[in-house]
Amino acid sequence: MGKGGEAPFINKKASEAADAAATTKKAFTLEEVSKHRFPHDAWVIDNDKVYDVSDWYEHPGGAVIFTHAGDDMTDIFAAFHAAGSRNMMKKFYIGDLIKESTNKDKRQLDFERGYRDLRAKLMVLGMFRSSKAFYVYKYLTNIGIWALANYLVATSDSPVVHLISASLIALFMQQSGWLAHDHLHHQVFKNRHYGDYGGLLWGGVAQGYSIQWWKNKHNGHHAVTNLHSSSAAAQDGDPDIDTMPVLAWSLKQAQSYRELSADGSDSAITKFFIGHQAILYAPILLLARLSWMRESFKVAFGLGAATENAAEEMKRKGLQFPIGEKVALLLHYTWMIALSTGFGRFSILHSLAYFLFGTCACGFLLGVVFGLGHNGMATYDADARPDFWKLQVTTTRNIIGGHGIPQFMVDWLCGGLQYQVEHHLFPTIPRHNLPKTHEFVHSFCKEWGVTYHATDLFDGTVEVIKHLQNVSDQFVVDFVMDGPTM
Ligand code: HEM
Repeated sequence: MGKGGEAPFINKKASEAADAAATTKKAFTLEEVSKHRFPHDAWVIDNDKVYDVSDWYEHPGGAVIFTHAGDDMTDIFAAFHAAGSRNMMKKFYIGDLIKESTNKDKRQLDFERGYRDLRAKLMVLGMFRSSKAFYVYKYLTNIGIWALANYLVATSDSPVVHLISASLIALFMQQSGWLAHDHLHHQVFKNRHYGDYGGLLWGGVAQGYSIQWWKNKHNGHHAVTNLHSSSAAAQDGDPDIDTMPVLAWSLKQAQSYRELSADGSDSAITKFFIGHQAILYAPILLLARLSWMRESFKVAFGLGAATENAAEEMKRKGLQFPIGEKVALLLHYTWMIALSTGFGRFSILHSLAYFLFGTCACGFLLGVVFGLGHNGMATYDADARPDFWKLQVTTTRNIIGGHGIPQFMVDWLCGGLQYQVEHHLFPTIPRHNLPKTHEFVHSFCKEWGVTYHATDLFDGTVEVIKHLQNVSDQFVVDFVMDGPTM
């Protein structure tokens, strides 16, 4: 067993408990299963079988497993895992689900069978196989951008040329982000170790991100897209919309910090940020990469983790690549400092300006694409999430060419995430196969009456900002009405 492939070891307590339960096999209702929704008491359902994964922080995919505690994981399991992972499940098996207890009608059962059949069809059609030529082309063009940016700084003393170089660095890091994304979703290589090494190169060295930090956050986002946690203790919310107190994606979320104050009121910070979030959105995106760098550094050097669950996972099983993560970040910062200082020639102010321009522009370019993917689309309470297909399609927006921006530019800029819907349904399909996959997904949604949304970069951004304004307006009206009477 090895890193990134199979589990290094199984949690003894959970495994023993599961073994004991398996000898007295039982049948459970959905209601019974749903009571086991916490990391220390976590049951999951796969294809009508029930598994006890309580406390299994050693799961190779990490604490993301607990996003589905007390729930059906059939489709998210299929979305994330290599075929062999299923063999490991039997150790956790404790009984069967009483199918009737789910109260699903025939149409729902046919719908679920339909999208599972579609997945099998896409496999047969070879959609999950990557084109190595495509990735060689992406590697080479990205290295070309990197080389040009370095060359410009090394050979010119013109501030205008340095600005062009910093813009190229922003593009290089943004494109590296998409390459890391492809590798860490195991789109490029069947062998998951190679995917992880690709992630260390493009995510760690080129981008300055910790791949463990990224996996925790991003896989969690895929598992529970646009869901608000059901409670502070449950681990069933989307980390990507956990943006309070600076941005809120629903009125409920805007008000969620009230429980943190003794008198249930909104803090001045919350009032300021949420009250002005439509205007603050762009400046916040500019700063996003600084926050991601900080979180990555903390994870790679054992200085903290983003969530309680991630911290517990770190304590129990440590980093997947304890040396690789550190070496990758050290290489990134050594190169970034050398370049930003003009290889020793720039003044401190000039160096800072170069670094901040590249960093902020990269964060903005990544953040705009993330925002377009999901922000302003449906959000759900974790307790009331729909089935996997409807959750992914209704919370997600595709981007197409328009307003003078041609499709090929959208494709290049968004790195595959212009087909965000298809990517969320099938995260291991390589990006070059997503246009074909889109045809199948779109007609399946049409057949079953599932709303499918695609818009261009301009209209999509307007939608996101209007949504923020809408939440902001509701929030302001609400706190003015709830405020102290004079
Ligand atoms: C009994 C239940 C489960 C078992 C036995 C299991 C087992 C495994 C194994 C063996 C791997 C490593 C090989 C591979 O990548 O396919 C893995 C990885 C992974 N699992 Fe699970 N898993 C379970 C449930 C889940 C659930 C419910 C989720 C998500 C909600 C999940 C998310 C992931 C992810 C994202 C990875 C890939 C991590 C990476 O790329 O390093 N797993 N799991």
